[in-house]
Amino acid sequence: MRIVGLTGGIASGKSTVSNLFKANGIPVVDADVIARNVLKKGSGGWKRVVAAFGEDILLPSREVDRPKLGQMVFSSDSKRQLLNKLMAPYISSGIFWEILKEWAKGAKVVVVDIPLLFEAKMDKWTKPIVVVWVSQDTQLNRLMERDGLSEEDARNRVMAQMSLDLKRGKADIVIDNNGGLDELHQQFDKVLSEIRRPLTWIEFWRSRQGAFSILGLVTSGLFVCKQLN
Ligand SMILES: CC(C)(COP(=O)(O)OP(=O)(O)OC[C@H]1O[C@@H](n2cnc3c(N)ncnc32)[C@H](O)[C@@H]1O)[C@@H](O)C(=O)NCCC(=O)NCCS
Ligand SMILES: Nc1ncnc2c1ncn2[C@@H]1O[C@H](COP(=O)(O)OP(=O)(O)OP(=O)(O)O)[C@@H](O)[C@H]1O
Repeated sequence: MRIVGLTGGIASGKSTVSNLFKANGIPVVDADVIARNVLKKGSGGWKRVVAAFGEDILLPSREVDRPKLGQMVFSSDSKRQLLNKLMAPYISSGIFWEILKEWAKGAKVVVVDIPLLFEAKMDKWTKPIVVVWVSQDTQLNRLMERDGLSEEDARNRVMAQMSLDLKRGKADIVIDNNGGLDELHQQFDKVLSEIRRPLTWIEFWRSRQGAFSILGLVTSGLFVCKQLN
C-alpha cells in the first residue's frame, strides 16, 4: 500500500486538496477529524485534557469549548506542548487504525492528511509527501476570512507551526495554492497521476493483495516441501 502524506500549514488548503482526492475515489485519513474524536466528552483523551487544563475549558454540555482551548494553546507555547503531549498517543493510534481499516478494505493508495506531519515526525511513514504551500500573506488572509479571526490570533496560529517554506523544502511534491481554484485543479491532476502510478514492489507487498500473495507463496512452498520429504 502507498501511504501518501498530505500536509501544509493552517488554512493552506489541505482540506480542499483532500476533498479532491476523495472525489477521485482515493481514501483520506484526516488527522483533524481523529483529533476531534479524541476530545469527545468522556473519552480517554478528554479525561486527560480536562485533568490537565481544568473544567474551565468545558461548555455547560461538558464538551470541550474548542475556541476557548484554542485561544489558550495558540497563545502559549508551553500549554500547546502540553496539549500535544497529552493528545499525541491517541492521535497516532487513531491514524494507525484508520490506515489499517483502509488496508483491510484492499486500498492500494491512502492519503493521510496530517497538519503536523513534520512537527510530529510522522513523515518517515509516508511517501510521497505532498505539501500544500501558500505565501504567509495568503495564508493569513484565508485563515482570517474562514475562521473570522483577528490578525493577531491568525498570526499566533500560523507561528505555532513549522514555517511553510521549511515544509516546502522537505516535500516530494509541492502544490502552490496561491492562485485560484482552477489553478489548483490543474496542479491536482498532475499530482493525481503521480499518486496513481503503479506500486513499487515494497508498496505492493505492504498491500492486502501483497500480504495474501506472500501467504499463498509460503503455504504452497510448505506444501511442496512436505511432498518432497
Ligand atoms: C486546540 C484545538 C482544540 C482548537 O480547535 P479548533 O476547532 O479551533 O481547530 P481545529 O482542530 O479545526 O484545527 C485547525 C488547524 O489548527 C492547526 N492546529 C491544531 N492543533 C495544533 C497544534 N497543536 N499545533 C499547531 N497547529 C495546530 C492545524 O493546522 C489544524 O488543521 C484543536 O486544534 C486541538 O485539539 N489541537 C490539538 C490536536 C492536534 O494536534 N491537532 C492537529 C492534528 S495532527
Ligand atoms: N485556491 C484557492 N482559492 C481560494 N480560496 C481557497 C483556495 N484553496 C483554499 N481556499 C480557501 O481557503 C480556506 C482554507 O482552506 P482549507 O480549509 O482547505 O485549508 P486547510 O489547510 O485544510 O486548513 P486547516 O489546517 O485549518 O484544516 C478555505 O476557506 C478554502 O475555501
